[in-house]
Amino acid sequence: MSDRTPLMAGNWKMNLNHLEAIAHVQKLAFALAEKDYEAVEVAVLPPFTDLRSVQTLVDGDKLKIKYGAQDISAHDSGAYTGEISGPMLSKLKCTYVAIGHSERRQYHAETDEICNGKVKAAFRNDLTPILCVGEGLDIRKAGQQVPYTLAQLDGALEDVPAEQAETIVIAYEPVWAIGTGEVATPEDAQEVCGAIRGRLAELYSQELADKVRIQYGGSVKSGNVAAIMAQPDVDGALIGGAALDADEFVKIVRFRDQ
Ligand SMILES: O=C[C@H](O)COP(=O)(O)O
Repeated sequence: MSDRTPLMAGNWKMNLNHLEAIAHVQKLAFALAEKDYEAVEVAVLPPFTDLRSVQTLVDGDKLKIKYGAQDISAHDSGAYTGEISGPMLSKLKCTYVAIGHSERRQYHAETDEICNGKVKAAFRNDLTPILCVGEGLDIRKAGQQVPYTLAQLDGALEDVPAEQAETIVIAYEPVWAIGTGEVATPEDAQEVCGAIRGRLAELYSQELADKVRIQYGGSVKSGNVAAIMAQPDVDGALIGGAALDADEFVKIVRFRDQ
């Protein structure tokens, strides 16, 4: 068992308006107990329009739930209509920002180079990136999931120094398992998460690689989370659909009880 604290992060995607966000976080806060926060770090990634409401609630009630955004601009300010900057997110006291989620890569043509700019913007603004990587079904069928995912990792980490990289979170999300109910087996998750840790050791050092938390994402639910978390290189989960149900999310946080 590593001494990395598991990170359970709920990616709400484009769901829950700011009023629903308040109700949802209140429900989580009511259900979660001190011992949950001691065992697991709990985070939510709401849409941008919810962040101020979540911040007000978390600050006002001194909640231990962390929060962050689902994307970030590579630029800190300027004429970039529709974008949200790192300084804006850190002003809202965000801890995390997801970068390179497969839905951003697919629908917004985000390349590894764009992800690299966003990773640097996050670090420049004291935000912790949750860098998402993972292969599509065609790559998986060709047995190329490890080299494909490691190439994404290499691209997104280019010129990122060790003192920053040691705090990053990597989310391995096989695209074919996202929102499909098709969960990767624990062995599938371990294969790629282990390879990611190995690459971090090559790029930086074993000591750094041992510090980095690597999440699995893709149809995680209370019923399958324990087996995935039992893998030595899986340090948490990035949860989509199941994170929209507060009771189910709390059960996932309590994966050791499942
Ligand atoms: O960011 C979360 C992932 O895309 C997983 O989503 P899912 O749990 O709905 O499969």
